Amino acid sequence: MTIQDRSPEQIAGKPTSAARTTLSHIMTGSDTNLLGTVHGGVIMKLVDDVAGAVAGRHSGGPAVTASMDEMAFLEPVRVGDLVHVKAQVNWTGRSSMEVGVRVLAERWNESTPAVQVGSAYLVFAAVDENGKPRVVPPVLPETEKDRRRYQEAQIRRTHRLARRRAIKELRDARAAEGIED
Ligand SMILES: CCCCCCCCCCCCCCCC(=O)SCCNC(=O)CCNC(=O)[C@H](O)C(C)(C)COP(=O)(O)OP(=O)(O)OC[C@H]1O[C@@H](n2cnc3c(N)ncnc32)[C@H](O)[C@@H]1OP(=O)(O)O
Repeated sequence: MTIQDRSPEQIAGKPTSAARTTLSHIMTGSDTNLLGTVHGGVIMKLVDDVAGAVAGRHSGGPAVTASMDEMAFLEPVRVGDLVHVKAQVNWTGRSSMEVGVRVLAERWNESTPAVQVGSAYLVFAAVDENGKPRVVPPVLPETEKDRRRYQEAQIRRTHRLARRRAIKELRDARAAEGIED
Protein backbone atom coordinates (compact mmCIF):
# COMPACT_ATOMS: atom_id res chain seq x y z
CA MET A 1 0.00 0.00 0.00
CA THR A 2 1.46 3.38 -0.99
CA ILE A 3 0.81 6.56 1.00
CA GLN A 4 -1.71 7.61 -1.67
CA ASP A 5 -3.84 4.51 -0.97
CA ARG A 6 -4.24 5.60 2.65
CA SER A 7 -6.84 7.86 4.12
CA PRO A 8 -5.54 11.03 5.84
CA GLU A 9 -6.28 9.35 9.22
CA GLN A 10 -3.68 6.65 8.41
CA ILE A 11 -0.94 9.25 7.90
CA ALA A 12 0.91 10.86 10.82
CA GLY A 13 -0.49 14.34 11.49
CA LYS A 14 1.56 17.52 11.58
CA PRO A 15 1.12 20.30 14.16
CA THR A 16 -0.01 23.69 12.91
CA SER A 17 3.28 25.28 13.93
CA ALA A 18 5.31 23.00 11.64
CA ALA A 19 4.32 24.93 8.51
CA ARG A 20 3.48 28.38 9.90
CA THR A 21 5.33 30.97 7.78
CA THR A 22 5.83 34.75 7.59
CA LEU A 23 6.96 36.55 4.44
CA SER A 24 8.03 40.21 4.66
CA HIS A 25 8.37 42.78 1.91
CA ILE A 26 9.04 46.55 1.72
CA MET A 27 6.60 48.25 -0.65
CA THR A 28 8.10 50.39 -3.42
CA GLY A 29 6.88 52.85 -6.04
CA SER A 30 6.38 50.05 -8.58
CA ASP A 31 3.75 48.46 -6.31
CA THR A 32 1.30 51.39 -6.47
CA ASN A 33 -2.04 51.93 -8.17
CA LEU A 34 -3.36 55.17 -9.71
CA LEU A 35 -4.24 56.49 -6.24
CA GLY A 36 -0.66 56.10 -5.04
CA THR A 37 -1.43 53.35 -2.52
CA VAL A 38 -0.29 49.75 -2.92
CA HIS A 39 -2.24 47.78 -5.52
CA GLY A 40 -4.49 45.06 -4.11
CA GLY A 41 -3.09 42.62 -6.65
CA VAL A 42 0.42 43.09 -5.23
CA ILE A 43 -0.89 42.13 -1.79
CA MET A 44 -2.77 39.16 -3.27
CA LYS A 45 0.43 37.89 -4.89
CA LEU A 46 2.21 37.98 -1.51
CA VAL A 47 -0.79 36.22 0.07
CA ASP A 48 -0.73 33.49 -2.60
CA ASP A 49 3.06 33.10 -2.25
CA VAL A 50 3.07 32.69 1.52
CA ALA A 51 0.05 30.38 1.43
CA GLY A 52 1.79 28.28 -1.25
CA ALA A 53 4.88 28.01 0.93
CA VAL A 54 2.76 26.93 3.92
CA ALA A 55 0.84 24.37 1.85
CA GLY A 56 4.10 23.04 0.39
CA ARG A 57 5.68 22.76 3.82
CA HIS A 58 2.66 21.05 5.37
CA SER A 59 2.13 18.59 2.54
CA GLY A 60 5.84 17.97 1.88
CA GLY A 61 5.67 18.79 -1.83
CA PRO A 62 4.01 20.91 -4.48
CA ALA A 63 0.56 22.39 -3.91
CA VAL A 64 -1.58 24.57 -6.18
CA THR A 65 -4.10 27.30 -5.37
CA ALA A 66 -7.62 25.91 -5.86
CA SER A 67 -9.45 28.99 -4.61
CA MET A 68 -8.98 32.24 -2.76
CA ASP A 69 -11.94 33.67 -0.89
CA GLU A 70 -12.79 36.35 1.62
CA MET A 71 -9.78 38.47 0.66
CA ALA A 72 -10.37 41.56 2.80
CA PHE A 73 -8.49 44.84 2.48
CA LEU A 74 -8.94 46.63 5.80
CA GLU A 75 -6.55 49.61 5.50
CA PRO A 76 -4.52 51.09 2.61
CA VAL A 77 -0.88 50.04 2.35
CA ARG A 78 1.63 52.76 1.40
CA VAL A 79 5.02 52.96 -0.27
CA GLY A 80 7.74 52.33 2.33
CA ASP A 81 5.52 50.17 4.54
CA LEU A 82 7.10 46.93 5.74
CA VAL A 83 4.41 44.34 5.06
CA HIS A 84 4.33 40.98 6.83
CA VAL A 85 2.07 38.20 5.51
CA LYS A 86 1.56 35.49 8.14
CA ALA A 87 0.01 32.18 7.21
CA GLN A 88 -0.86 28.79 8.67
CA VAL A 89 -2.82 25.69 7.72
CA ASN A 90 -6.24 26.07 9.35
CA TRP A 91 -7.80 22.81 8.19
CA THR A 92 -7.01 19.77 6.07
CA GLY A 93 -9.21 17.45 4.02
CA ARG A 94 -8.09 14.49 1.94
CA SER A 95 -5.93 16.42 -0.52
CA SER A 96 -6.88 20.03 0.22
CA MET A 97 -5.78 22.47 2.90
CA GLU A 98 -7.34 25.74 3.96
CA VAL A 99 -4.61 28.31 4.60
CA GLY A 100 -5.46 31.43 6.62
CA VAL A 101 -3.40 34.56 5.96
CA ARG A 102 -3.13 37.82 7.93
CA VAL A 103 -1.51 40.88 6.36
CA LEU A 104 0.19 43.37 8.70
CA ALA A 105 1.87 46.67 7.84
CA GLU A 106 4.53 48.57 9.77
CA ARG A 107 4.34 52.23 8.70
CA TRP A 108 7.83 53.41 7.79
CA ASN A 109 7.19 56.93 9.14
CA GLU A 110 5.33 56.05 12.37
CA SER A 111 6.70 54.31 15.45
CA THR A 112 3.44 52.48 16.07
CA PRO A 113 2.87 48.72 16.22
CA ALA A 114 2.08 46.91 12.97
CA VAL A 115 -1.57 47.24 11.94
CA GLN A 116 -3.60 44.49 10.34
CA VAL A 117 -4.40 45.64 6.79
CA GLY A 118 -5.88 42.49 5.30
CA SER A 119 -6.79 38.82 5.58
CA ALA A 120 -7.67 35.95 3.29
CA TYR A 121 -8.54 32.26 3.19
CA LEU A 122 -7.15 30.08 0.43
CA VAL A 123 -7.69 26.45 -0.47
CA PHE A 124 -4.63 24.64 -1.79
CA ALA A 125 -4.61 21.15 -3.28
CA ALA A 126 -1.45 19.09 -2.87
CA VAL A 127 -0.54 17.58 -6.23
CA ASP A 128 1.72 14.80 -7.51
CA GLU A 129 4.12 14.96 -10.45
CA ASN A 130 1.17 14.63 -12.84
CA GLY A 131 -0.72 17.53 -11.24
CA LYS A 132 -3.24 15.12 -9.68
CA PRO A 133 -4.41 15.63 -6.07
CA ARG A 134 -2.46 13.65 -3.45
CA VAL A 135 -3.25 12.83 0.18
CA VAL A 136 -2.05 15.34 2.82
CA PRO A 137 -1.20 14.75 6.48
CA PRO A 138 -3.98 15.90 8.84
CA VAL A 139 -3.20 19.19 10.58
CA LEU A 140 -3.09 18.93 14.37
CA PRO A 141 -4.26 22.20 15.97
CA GLU A 142 -2.17 23.03 19.03
CA THR A 143 -3.75 26.06 20.68
CA GLU A 144 -7.31 27.23 21.36
CA LYS A 145 -6.86 29.76 18.54
CA ASP A 146 -5.81 26.95 16.17
CA ARG A 147 -8.86 24.92 17.22
CA ARG A 148 -11.20 27.90 16.64
CA ARG A 149 -9.64 28.46 13.21
CA TYR A 150 -10.07 24.75 12.40
CA GLN A 151 -13.77 24.87 13.33
CA GLU A 152 -14.33 28.10 11.37
CA ALA A 153 -12.57 26.59 8.34
CA GLN A 154 -14.94 23.60 8.48
CA ILE A 155 -17.88 26.02 8.31
CA ARG A 156 -16.35 27.74 5.26
CA ARG A 157 -15.71 24.34 3.64
CA THR A 158 -19.37 23.34 4.14
CA HIS A 159 -20.54 26.64 2.64
CA ARG A 160 -18.15 26.38 -0.35
CA LEU A 161 -19.38 22.88 -1.18
CA ALA A 162 -23.05 23.83 -0.70
CA ARG A 163 -22.69 26.94 -2.88
CA ARG A 164 -20.90 24.98 -5.62
CA ARG A 165 -23.59 22.25 -5.53
CA ALA A 166 -26.46 24.78 -5.60
CA ILE A 167 -25.00 26.66 -8.58
CA LYS A 168 -24.38 23.42 -10.46
CA GLU A 169 -27.97 22.30 -9.81
CA LEU A 170 -29.29 25.64 -11.08
CA ARG A 171 -27.18 25.46 -14.25
CA ASP A 172 -28.17 21.83 -14.88
CA ALA A 173 -31.86 22.73 -14.41
CA ARG A 174 -31.59 25.69 -16.83
CA ALA A 175 -29.75 23.53 -19.38
CA ALA A 176 -32.44 20.82 -19.03
CA GLU A 177 -35.07 23.47 -19.85
CA GLY A 178 -33.06 24.36 -22.96
CA ILE A 179 -32.18 27.86 -21.71
CA GLU A 180 -28.98 29.17 -23.32
CA ASP A 181 -26.99 32.08 -21.95
C1 LIG B 1 8.93 20.53 0.32
C2 LIG B 1 8.50 21.81 0.99
C3 LIG B 1 8.57 22.97 0.09
C4 LIG B 1 8.11 24.23 0.79
C5 LIG B 1 8.44 25.47 0.03
C6 LIG B 1 7.58 25.64 -1.14
C7 LIG B 1 7.75 27.02 -1.63
C8 LIG B 1 6.90 27.24 -2.81
C9 LIG B 1 6.37 28.60 -2.79
C10 LIG B 1 5.63 28.85 -4.04
C11 LIG B 1 4.40 29.56 -3.73
C12 LIG B 1 3.66 29.82 -4.96
C13 LIG B 1 2.30 29.24 -4.89
C14 LIG B 1 1.56 29.64 -6.07
C15 LIG B 1 0.55 28.61 -6.39
C16 LIG B 1 0.00 28.81 -7.75
O1 LIG B 1 0.05 29.84 -8.33
S1 LIG B 1 -0.72 27.45 -8.47
C17 LIG B 1 -1.39 28.09 -9.97
C18 LIG B 1 -2.85 28.38 -9.86
N1 LIG B 1 -3.61 27.19 -9.60
C19 LIG B 1 -3.78 26.22 -10.51
O2 LIG B 1 -3.27 26.27 -11.63
C20 LIG B 1 -4.63 25.05 -10.11
C21 LIG B 1 -5.48 24.56 -11.28
N2 LIG B 1 -6.46 23.58 -10.80
C22 LIG B 1 -6.16 22.28 -10.70
O3 LIG B 1 -5.07 21.84 -11.04
C23 LIG B 1 -7.25 21.36 -10.20
O4 LIG B 1 -8.52 21.98 -10.35
C24 LIG B 1 -7.06 21.00 -8.67
C25 LIG B 1 -7.03 22.24 -7.78
C26 LIG B 1 -5.75 20.21 -8.50
C27 LIG B 1 -8.24 20.13 -8.22
O5 LIG B 1 -8.28 19.02 -9.05
P1 LIG B 1 -9.61 18.14 -9.21
O6 LIG B 1 -9.37 17.18 -10.32
O7 LIG B 1 -10.81 19.03 -9.27
O8 LIG B 1 -9.59 17.30 -7.91
P2 LIG B 1 -10.68 17.13 -6.75
O9 LIG B 1 -10.40 15.76 -6.19
O10 LIG B 1 -12.07 17.43 -7.20
O11 LIG B 1 -10.25 18.23 -5.69
C28 LIG B 1 -9.13 18.04 -4.89
C29 LIG B 1 -9.37 18.76 -3.58
O12 LIG B 1 -9.40 20.16 -3.81
C30 LIG B 1 -10.65 20.71 -3.37
N3 LIG B 1 -11.05 21.71 -4.37
C31 LIG B 1 -11.02 21.59 -5.71
N4 LIG B 1 -11.46 22.72 -6.28
C32 LIG B 1 -11.77 23.57 -5.27
C33 LIG B 1 -12.27 24.89 -5.21
N5 LIG B 1 -12.55 25.59 -6.30
N6 LIG B 1 -12.47 25.45 -4.00
C34 LIG B 1 -12.19 24.78 -2.87
N7 LIG B 1 -11.69 23.51 -2.86
C35 LIG B 1 -11.50 22.91 -4.04
C36 LIG B 1 -11.63 19.53 -3.37
O13 LIG B 1 -12.71 19.75 -2.45
C37 LIG B 1 -10.71 18.41 -2.92
O14 LIG B 1 -10.52 18.48 -1.51
P3 LIG B 1 -10.36 17.15 -0.57
O15 LIG B 1 -11.75 16.66 -0.33
O16 LIG B 1 -9.52 16.17 -1.35
O17 LIG B 1 -9.67 17.63 0.65
